[in-house]
Amino acid sequence: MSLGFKTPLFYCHFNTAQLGSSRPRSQKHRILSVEPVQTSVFDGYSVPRNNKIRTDNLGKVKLNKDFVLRSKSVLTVDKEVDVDANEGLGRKRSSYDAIVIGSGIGGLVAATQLAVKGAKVLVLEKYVIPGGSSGYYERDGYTFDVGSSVMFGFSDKGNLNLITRALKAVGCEMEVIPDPTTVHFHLPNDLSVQVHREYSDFISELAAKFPHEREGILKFYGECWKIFNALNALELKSLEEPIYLFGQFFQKPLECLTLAYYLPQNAGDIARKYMKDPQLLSFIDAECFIVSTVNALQTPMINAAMVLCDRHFGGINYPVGGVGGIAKSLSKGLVDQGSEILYRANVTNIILEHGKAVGVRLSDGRELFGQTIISNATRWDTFGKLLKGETLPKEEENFQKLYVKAPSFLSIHMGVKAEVLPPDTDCHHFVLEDDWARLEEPYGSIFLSIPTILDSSLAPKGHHILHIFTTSSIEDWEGLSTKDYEAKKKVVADEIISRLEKKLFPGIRSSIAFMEVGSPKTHRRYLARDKGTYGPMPRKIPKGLLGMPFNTTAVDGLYCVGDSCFPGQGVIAVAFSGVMCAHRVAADIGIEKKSPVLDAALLRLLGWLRTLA
Ligand SMILES: NC(=O)c1ccc[n+]([C@@H]2O[C@H](COP(=O)([O-])OP(=O)(O)OC[C@H]3O[C@@H](n4cnc5c(N)ncnc54)[C@H](O)[C@@H]3O)[C@@H](O)[C@H]2O)c1
Ligand SMILES: CC(C)=CCC/C(C)=C/C=C/C(C)=C/C=C/C(C)=C/C=C/C=C(C)/C=C/C=C(C)/C=C/C=C(\C)CCC=C(C)C
Repeated sequence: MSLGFKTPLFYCHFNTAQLGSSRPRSQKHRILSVEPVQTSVFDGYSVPRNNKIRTDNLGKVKLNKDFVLRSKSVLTVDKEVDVDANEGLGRKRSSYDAIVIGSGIGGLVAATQLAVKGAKVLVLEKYVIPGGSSGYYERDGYTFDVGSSVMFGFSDKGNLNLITRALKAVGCEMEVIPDPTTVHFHLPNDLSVQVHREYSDFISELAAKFPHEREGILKFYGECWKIFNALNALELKSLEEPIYLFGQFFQKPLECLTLAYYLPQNAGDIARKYMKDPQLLSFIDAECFIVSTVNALQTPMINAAMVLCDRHFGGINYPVGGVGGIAKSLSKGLVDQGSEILYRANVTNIILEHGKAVGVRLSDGRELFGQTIISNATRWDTFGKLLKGETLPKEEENFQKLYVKAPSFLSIHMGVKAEVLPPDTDCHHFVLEDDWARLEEPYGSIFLSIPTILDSSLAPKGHHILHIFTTSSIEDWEGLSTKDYEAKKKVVADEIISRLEKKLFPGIRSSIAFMEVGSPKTHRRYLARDKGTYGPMPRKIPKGLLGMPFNTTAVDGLYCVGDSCFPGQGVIAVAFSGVMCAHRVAADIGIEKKSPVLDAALLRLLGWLRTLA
């Protein structure tokens, strides 16, 4: 069927067979565009923004799903645009301004930020709910967080509360419960350190354990505050967008120079400037390890500063009802903005045309087209699987030279009788019993969160949730029969529980009411992450954040978002990556300011900077 209409002022003709996923044949179209303030998409068809049609009364012009202009008479045409269906094919058949592959926090933040700017976005999620590693699952009356329950960036203060801001952008707000202790460390030589919410309490506790290093401790964490304050002073947008970046340099030169100075530095080197005690330096390693899965010498200083200060500035706050609520709220917000999310939508290919990403193919054969494609899958998955058969771009080769996949996790989700936990038990624990050398080894350190300490509604009455996890590589779990695989999960989980029983909670084993063990294969299966990886980690000592790629890729129209983009792993980190990505994409599709000349210069500069990493 063909819908067409003519007014004395303009002509518009669409063939409905060309809508949605169907591919247009080569033929002439006349495409209308309206001012960006109205819409960037002609109900499913993206239009070149440089060919604007003026309207007398923008507010009244509406295009409905059937491409019928309700207020035809108020339109006046500047010029008609004649577009051949063979050139820029993807763009013309694009149903969306952006298609986002994956609904992790990175993908959802990119999608919602674009949607509030007026873009029409489609998120495709392989699983049945949103969130990826920040998702949830329910069993026997328990609501488990899939991954970490430690939420940075979730306060009502400053500029770095990126989770709060992302939710607010789409009109959502979540009730949170302040966590009085970010983490309780249980370390070799019976070193026990609680990271209190109050900075001065934390410093007093640490300095009491290392009185001879009091000054060094103050200097190291003081340097972290310098960076945090600089970050907190900036408006955070895409570092790949020159108008913004140069604008920030102009408005906040000191802060930007501070950040530029620390960009290539790592936390371990700075710690060593001020501290000598090997045990204290190992403590700093543990501080970094829990957020980067590597020691301090390999942890970018900007990232370390960000987390070591945010936990005291805005504090760690837990969302009532569980971490999964964040992704649920963002997805709802996305739909409220007129964009879409599709579950059980497994993207198997990114479709390229003349080297440009124009669409995606799903495992059920459907094809969907967008003006831009944003992948929230890891860069390894994006370039290794979704673009299989294409030559790996030089930029990605470099990324893979600098970064390897961090191991995955073995996770134990447990329900226990409440009385087994001593009163005043902290919510989050990190356990490394005897040997500092085991910090980064598989199964060496144990992470433990008990979110029901903060929100008892997550478990049946009289019970607590224990989420225990430890690093583990997929290679350990492959090639086993189902029986051996299940047996191995039991043996490894038993061992971890025994260690916790010995170190923290005597009697815990006999209080277990529910238990489920996930291996790296579980992470790979449910999160669609290559080898179930937790994210990228540097192959050797990195130059801080210098080598970390941003959101644009060597493939025109394809962007990456999530933890294999600057600044790396972490919910708040991927939220920032989402904000940056949305800004860059918005500039490229014409809903934010852009300067092609400056763009080219900045991209060259950033490319050159990365070669120094
Ligand atoms: N493991 C943890 O302890 C934990 C917990 C919470 C958050 N985090 C942080 O979250 C970060 C990851 O966040 P993120 O936003 O980068 O991504 P993510 O891995 O959390 O989410 C990616 C999403 O994309 C989907 N996906 C992947 N490939 C797909 C495909 N081909 N088709 C359709 N959907 C596909 C996955 O199903 C998943 O929902 C990690 O670095 C970590 O720091 C970790
Ligand atoms: C030239 C250029 C480019 C530039 C110039 C200069 C400048 C301006 C710069 C700027 C920069 C920026 C802005 C940056 C930013 C950054 C950021 C934001 C960052 C962030 C980060 C974050 C992170 C890393 C985070 C992380 C976290 C995590 C990982 C977490 C985790 C957790 C867990 C696991 C938990 C634990 C548990 C237990 C213990 C139980």
